[in-house]
Amino acid sequence: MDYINLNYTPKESDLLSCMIIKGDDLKKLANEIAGESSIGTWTKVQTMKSDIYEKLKPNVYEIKEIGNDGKYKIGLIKIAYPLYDFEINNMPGVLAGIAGNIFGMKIAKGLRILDFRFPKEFIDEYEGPEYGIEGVRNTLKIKERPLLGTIVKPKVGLKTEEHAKVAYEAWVGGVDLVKDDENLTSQDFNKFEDRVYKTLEMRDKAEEETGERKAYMPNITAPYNEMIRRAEIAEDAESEYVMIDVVVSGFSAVQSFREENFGFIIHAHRAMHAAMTRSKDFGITMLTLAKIYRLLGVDQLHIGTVVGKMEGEEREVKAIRDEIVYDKVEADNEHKFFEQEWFGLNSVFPVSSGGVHPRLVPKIVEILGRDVIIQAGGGIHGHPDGTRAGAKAMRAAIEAVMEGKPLEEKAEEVIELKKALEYWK
Ligand SMILES: O=C(O)[C@@](O)(COP(=O)(O)O)[C@H](O)[C@H](O)COP(=O)(O)O
Ligand SMILES: [Mg+2]
Repeated sequence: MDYINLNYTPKESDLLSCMIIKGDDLKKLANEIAGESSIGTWTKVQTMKSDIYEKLKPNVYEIKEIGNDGKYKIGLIKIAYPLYDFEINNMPGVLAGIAGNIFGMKIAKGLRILDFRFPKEFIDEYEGPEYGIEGVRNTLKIKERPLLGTIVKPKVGLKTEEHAKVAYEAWVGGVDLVKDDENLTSQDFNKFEDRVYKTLEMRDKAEEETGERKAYMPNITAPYNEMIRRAEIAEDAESEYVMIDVVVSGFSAVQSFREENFGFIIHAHRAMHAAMTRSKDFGITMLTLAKIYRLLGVDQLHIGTVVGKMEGEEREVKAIRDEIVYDKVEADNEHKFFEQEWFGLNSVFPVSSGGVHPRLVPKIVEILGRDVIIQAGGGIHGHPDGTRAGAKAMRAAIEAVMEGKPLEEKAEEVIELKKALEYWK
């Protein structure tokens, strides 16, 4: 079957895919990828009818040889899929096709999905974020400044009361959002149900004492039915938020959970993403995953810090930010390979987390702007004077940026910041 059509002009309604591929024969490989990701297989089948082929065949409309690795050719290809191929509002089903078997084909010596372009008809089938940046800012009553978050540390091991106490210390020190770590679920030493009620009690206390809105993001990641049961507990405890490890929970669970319409702000942690996103030879870029999670309706998503402990360079992290924040995104043919319009779908609040401490705050805001949630775990609970001091130092760093003051100058006003700057050089 032939799917190569370099004269094809994609329709507004096509779903487009851009990949970087490696192989002996780029045209042959592109053709195999197009077939395997749609209606084809390794041999012609007698059961294929011409109308199926005509109606459902994708078009490989661009093949650009961009180099070689000394053994194989490297190419950039673009494929246009007719929407008729898909059960549009079934994300796991769609991905099983356009991002499924193709990674396992012997003929592919490299295959990385760089970007998808979702057409209006596709986007209209998805809920998208319920709150986004605006809704989260309204909920927390924070108009302009970056939001400050923390992850209770150590990741696991604290008993419920200890967990709630650490959360309280962070809130009264100036943190807005406290979250569970990605691997804290309902271990024997810190049961989910007790933790949610106790921590939200502390939230209420901190709100009273500080006069500021505070929020807790309990991690409901679990097998789906249990995830729902935990969401109901969080609802009963009057949590505004839930946190989900979206990659390990799967596209199906994330889509279904959003469609439950509990009314929570959904914080998406991306633990395991790098297993798919980091290799330059095989996988899917974080930008592509971020676009999928915007469609599925998470309100906050980890995208990287550039300056912290996790990989992700500046231009890539910025491109991801663009895709989840703006309504219209231009292509840059470096990380964003399609012009993408989101047709009014709510934004997703970018989360910058991982190895963050006060000295890194100005750079993070310089790179990502003020619409960012800056999160620090070690950078708060590792402060020499403890959690409350660590929170004060991070909050002061954010205020310094808002006041246009160098950190060192602000540190003269806030001793906790001074100590943090000395401690984390
Ligand atoms: O466990 C951690 O490492 C964190 O809690 C950060 O803690 P620290 O502040 O102590 O580093 C987050 O899970 C990472 O930020 C995830 O990475 P990413 O945001 O890149 O998905
Ligand atoms: Mg973590």
